Amino acid sequence: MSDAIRIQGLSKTYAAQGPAPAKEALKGIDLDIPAGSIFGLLGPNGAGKSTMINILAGLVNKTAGRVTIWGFDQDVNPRQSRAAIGVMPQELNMDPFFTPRASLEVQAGLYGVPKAERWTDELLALVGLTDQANAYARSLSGGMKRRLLLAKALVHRPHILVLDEPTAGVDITLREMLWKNVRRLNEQGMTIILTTHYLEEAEQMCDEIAIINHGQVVVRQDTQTLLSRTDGKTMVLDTGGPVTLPPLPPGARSEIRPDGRLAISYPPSRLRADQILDVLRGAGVPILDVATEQADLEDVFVELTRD
Ligand SMILES: Nc1ncnc2c1ncn2[C@@H]1O[C@H](COP(=O)(O)OP(=O)(O)OP(=O)(O)O)[C@@H](O)[C@H]1O
Repeated sequence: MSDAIRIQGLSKTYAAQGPAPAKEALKGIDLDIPAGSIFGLLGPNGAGKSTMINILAGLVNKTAGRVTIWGFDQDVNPRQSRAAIGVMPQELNMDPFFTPRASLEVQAGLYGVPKAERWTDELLALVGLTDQANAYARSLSGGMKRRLLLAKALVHRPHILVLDEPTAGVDITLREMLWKNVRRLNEQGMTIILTTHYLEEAEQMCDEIAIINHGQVVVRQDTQTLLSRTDGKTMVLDTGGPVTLPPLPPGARSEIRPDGRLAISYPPSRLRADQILDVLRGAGVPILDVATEQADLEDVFVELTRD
């Protein structure tokens, strides 16, 4: 198995509703997600990420295209393809009267997991809810509810785990705990697909990233290659106070940071740091300290999704 998911020519148009016109949310997406990877699906609001995840999860019907999950064509083998994937949704939708243990048992029942194959206690321990196993869901904190959603996504031991904005509005302790769990599951062979607004998180966690915009894949690359795409570096200088700048070499741009430091951005493929420093020194600009900043995923993202 090389691809956990294959998506070919996937389109989705939501029908017009009253005064709202029809909306083409996905416009012929082709995307392969390798088995065993942690794959980031990024895009601005409204790009079509949730639509795509909901189609993978079997919650939204596609308009056209082919989706193969763990080797099973969604249209030919809907049951097997659904069994291969677990989704941790964005919204905290849960029955307030179920305890975490009951929720997991009900979910396992929905997936037809036989009693002998259930791993409810292990799951509760995995997400740190052993002590709350028999508490009503309505008494759980927001963070505990999220952890329960993760456990629910795992009841049927899926090969692929989809996390839709798992850390939105989540505190740092829970975020770290979630990532520790996700990494461990990945090390055990689970393919992870993740959408997040925290680009730093995607940069740290994901082996490969696809960025979608307006229902199309604008780039799909391994994270390191993606990061090296942006030909941008920034030199940040402490000049000890306001200075008059000489004309900089072509390609370099200057800006004063709120802390008073001088930031000069430049394309390292065309300009070397010492060329800029020479110009500054030649004009008598004092340089008390220098730091350099590499472009990060945020820069790449902004560049690729700029309209
Ligand atoms: N049920 C629906 N009916 C009509 N239009 C919809 C529906 N769901 C989503 N859309 C539209 O489809 C487009 C893609 O939405 P989608 O929720 O997939 O984007 P997204 O990338 O997940 O955004 P976000 O990060 O804000 O969740 C948007 O323009 C949205 O308004």
